[in-house]
Amino acid sequence: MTYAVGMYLADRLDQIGVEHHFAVAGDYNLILLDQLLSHANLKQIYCSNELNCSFAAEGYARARGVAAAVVTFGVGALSATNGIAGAYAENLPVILISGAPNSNDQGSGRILHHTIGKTDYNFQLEMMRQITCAAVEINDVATAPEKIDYAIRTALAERKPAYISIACNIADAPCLRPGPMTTRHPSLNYDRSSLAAALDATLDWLKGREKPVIIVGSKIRAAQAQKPAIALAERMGSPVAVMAAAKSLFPETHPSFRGVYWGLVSDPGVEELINASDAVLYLAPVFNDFSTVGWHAMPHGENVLVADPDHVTLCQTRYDGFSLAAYLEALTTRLEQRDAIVSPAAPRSFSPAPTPPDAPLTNDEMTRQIQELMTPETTLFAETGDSWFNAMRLSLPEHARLELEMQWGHIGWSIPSMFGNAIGSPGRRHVVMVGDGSFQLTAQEVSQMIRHKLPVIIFLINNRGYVIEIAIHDGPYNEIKNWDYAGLMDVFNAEDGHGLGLHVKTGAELDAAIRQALANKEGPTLIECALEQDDCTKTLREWGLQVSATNGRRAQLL
Ligand SMILES: C/C(NCc1cnc(C)nc1N)=C(/S)[C@H](O)COP(=O)(O)OP(=O)(O)O
Ligand SMILES: [Mg+2]
Repeated sequence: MTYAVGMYLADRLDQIGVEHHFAVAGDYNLILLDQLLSHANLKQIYCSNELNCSFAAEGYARARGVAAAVVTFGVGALSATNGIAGAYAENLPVILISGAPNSNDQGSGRILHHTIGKTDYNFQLEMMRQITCAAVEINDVATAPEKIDYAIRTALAERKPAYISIACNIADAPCLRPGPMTTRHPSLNYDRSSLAAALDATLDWLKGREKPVIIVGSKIRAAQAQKPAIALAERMGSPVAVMAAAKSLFPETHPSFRGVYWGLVSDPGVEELINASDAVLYLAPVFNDFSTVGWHAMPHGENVLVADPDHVTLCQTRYDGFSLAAYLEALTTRLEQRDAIVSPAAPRSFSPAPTPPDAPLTNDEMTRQIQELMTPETTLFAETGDSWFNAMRLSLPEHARLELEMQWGHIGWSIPSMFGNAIGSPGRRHVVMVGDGSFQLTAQEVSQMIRHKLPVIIFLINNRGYVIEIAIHDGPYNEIKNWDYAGLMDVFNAEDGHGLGLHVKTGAELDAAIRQALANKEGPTLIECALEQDDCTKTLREWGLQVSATNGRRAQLL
């Protein structure tokens, strides 16, 4: 087989550790898919649609650090844009690869299928430029290697998605071979004078401040600075809180850990701890309207230092040109060891007594039983909805992972993203909390979990509608058609599947269902938990009121 452009791409994916890529076939990408299939180290995983394909790749990137999705032109790629925009929002390097029209058609004035019916096919590239850090179109062999390398290296460096389209007649055209490529995060050639100034300013700022506290944000993972953050906390002896989207990105078993800081819906004692501090160090935060509870939990003033992935802001000065990891490591080295500041550990806010076994299932009882599933090997996905707030109530053992999509917040993300994550992290226990409304957007990917015999445990929370939206602003639009969610498993199984669907209405039924789920190693188990619509967390209600008020601000009349 001639060494072709498709093989060059395959070698690059192999070199950066993308063992599995996700795909949906289309006539523009079939030759390319053959090229990728011919690579001994690459495995091709098929999805039900391109939206789910892009989310599966996003979930794989959460497990492996980088991922790839292969789709067809127009109808495929545009469906994938939601998962790619989500990967951008969540700082995940996903390489979206689209088959494309024959290069001879470019500029031909011809109208092609899967386009919007204009003779200019650029609409796709223009759209992808808005949601990726690098977007390239390959219509010739000569520039193929440099474009592929540019897109991949930029995605790895910026921890953002990239886009590559390859004309269908170029994928198998002869091409030169690549040299080596590593996924090492190219450390910024940092600006030593800027870093030194940032360190001096920080040490000066810390002088005389008795109650420093560290708040870890969700970009700490993309910044690859989780270990330096732990080392700094230990050197400073200061208490540590995490922002909601960063839960599990700082070990909750660490003696410095105090809980989730989420404004008025923080863990008990945490908001008071932050408000009493005279030195708040935010590490890799994301401040948006949801994470600041309608801009109320928004840091400001001289007591706040914000260290972002590539710059530090302190006392009205911005220091940039170095990585967060470099800054934290250097700061830890320069600081004197401080004794651990003893502050009351946040009392575990959530430890309800078990409900009577035959009582109607409650949200608290369901969450209490899910807590018992949390082990160091557990990866829990919490979908947008009251699942966010239930997840915040859990105590996570060290190495347990909680995956959230709190910036993009696309309901339905959790099922396909979990599918990709489970493909990328075999050997872990995969658990999803997903609401009935979200599930209806991407349910098909449960059938791929069945196809690959993935023992994912799915808690399908059937509270009859969009409860988070009801908490923000109710109306008929929050009601949805009920499904027999557990019954879907028979549909998805067809003649050869081992998926298990269980309906539970009491604590005892849930307990039995979880035992069955743990025993089902041949496929996913969907446990449909029936809850009353008004049985949601108190924190969701409080948060919803604030978000509603923020959304409802009157227009500033000029
Ligand atoms: C409709 C919407 N958000 C708006 C929305 C609409 N469309 C997309 C793609 N993403 C979104 N976040 C949301 S959060 C629903 O309450 C989710 O309902 P469900 O999954 O059932 O969870 P809860 O009942 O716990 O809220
Ligand atoms: Mg619901």
